[in-house]
Amino acid sequence: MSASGSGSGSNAPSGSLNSLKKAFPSVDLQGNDLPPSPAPSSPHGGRRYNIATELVFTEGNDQYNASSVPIYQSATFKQTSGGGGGEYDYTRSGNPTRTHLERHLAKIMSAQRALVVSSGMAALDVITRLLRPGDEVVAGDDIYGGTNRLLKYLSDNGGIKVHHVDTTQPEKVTEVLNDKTAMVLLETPTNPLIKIVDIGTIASAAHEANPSCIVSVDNTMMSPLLLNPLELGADIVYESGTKYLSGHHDLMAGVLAVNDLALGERLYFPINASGCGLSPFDSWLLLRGVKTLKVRMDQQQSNAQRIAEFLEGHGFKVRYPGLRSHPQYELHNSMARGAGAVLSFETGDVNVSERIVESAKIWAISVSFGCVNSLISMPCRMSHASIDAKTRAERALPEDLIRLCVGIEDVDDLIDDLQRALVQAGAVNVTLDGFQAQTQVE
Ligand SMILES: Cc1ncc(COP(=O)(O)O)c(C=O)c1O
Ligand SMILES: N[C@@H](CCSC[C@H](N)C(=O)O)C(=O)O
Repeated sequence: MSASGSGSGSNAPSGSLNSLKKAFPSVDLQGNDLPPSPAPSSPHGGRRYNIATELVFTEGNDQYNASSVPIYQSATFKQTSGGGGGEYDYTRSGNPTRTHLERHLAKIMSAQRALVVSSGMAALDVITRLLRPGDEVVAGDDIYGGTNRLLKYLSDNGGIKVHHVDTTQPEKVTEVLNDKTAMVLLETPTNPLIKIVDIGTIASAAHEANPSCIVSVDNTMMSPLLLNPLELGADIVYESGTKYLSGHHDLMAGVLAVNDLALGERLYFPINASGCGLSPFDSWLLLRGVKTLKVRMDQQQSNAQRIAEFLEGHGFKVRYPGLRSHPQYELHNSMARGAGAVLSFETGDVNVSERIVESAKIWAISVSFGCVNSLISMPCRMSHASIDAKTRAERALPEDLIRLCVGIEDVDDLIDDLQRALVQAGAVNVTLDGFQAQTQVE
């Protein structure tokens, strides 16, 4: 990465310790020998350390050796000649802060190339630009509402046939695969029913049915810390950087990653052509956020496990892959390194669910997940409201479903607040021994 037209390094007084270190990088500022520094990163960064280290370890080469990567808040870059010649020319096409983030993410996602765009939906939009009229797409029947909306738009207006099937059963996917299947879109765990999808089995079947079929996995619910779909046979992994990667709900972002560099170029084209690349400031914010991914996720996950056990212990049917009762517990753990921090449960009564959501105090009534704050929501009325009621019913999405997105707060406070909300909403019978779910859901 270079800062064009900045007269790099020219302000360092000649003969200073800094210029000595620049001239002889193997000596420290006192002139002592240093151990050889690690080889420079490969284009995709190539992982050298454990993930907790890699998340915070970034290598920049700005002229002042800034510890925090500079925000190159510039639309244009001066060129070295009338014929161009600069590494960057225009931020829609490329920006040093964005490049730094992309290289960092490629390393963390074990990918040859990562690209960052303005939202998770923009990432999916970029992927769907690979499709042509007449193509067929296979997607799940439990997926994020926005994904469903974009696929419906393509099906209604773009000449694309979309098959929504139960992707937890690979044979249901195989039934609709054919030589027109240009793309399979998977989400695991699914949002909001937390179902698990066997990425490897489906990717093999899709590639067998059509070798040029592109298998894309939405990894938003897991993040690269917990799951690497590219290692399981996916061609593209994408996720909403708005969630775990940034972690503070202070930005919108989307990330795409591939191992096939030619495919990476095909994805870069619409980003440059349409201008949905992530802004320099949001790139910087995302780079800052991702450094704490492991500490946040560790705390969120351990809180989520306690909360899932608390609810299950009181008779609720809880959907969380950290619970042994999850029907796909084994499958999830064969693919992933953790259960994440999103869980959902039913109460049996939509009004009771509404009262619980409205009685909680620490749990903010909000869409989204992966943030340091805990959130509570009713998917059918919020994140999945764009799926019409008839389709929701056909896909057995329960109207009373409550989704909890667990943050990093003190878990006892979270449980106390939830318990109070359950009692206040009349969702539980309070007994001398504790309390029990009022409505048992099978
Ligand atoms: C699973 C999943 N994928 C993609 C998205 C889209 O991300 P964004 O909101 O950043 O566009 C979301 C949420 O919005 C989501 O829950
Ligand atoms: N009004 C928004 C809803 C965004 S939902 C965000 C997130 N993916 C979640 O699951 O909570 C929309 O219509 O997209």
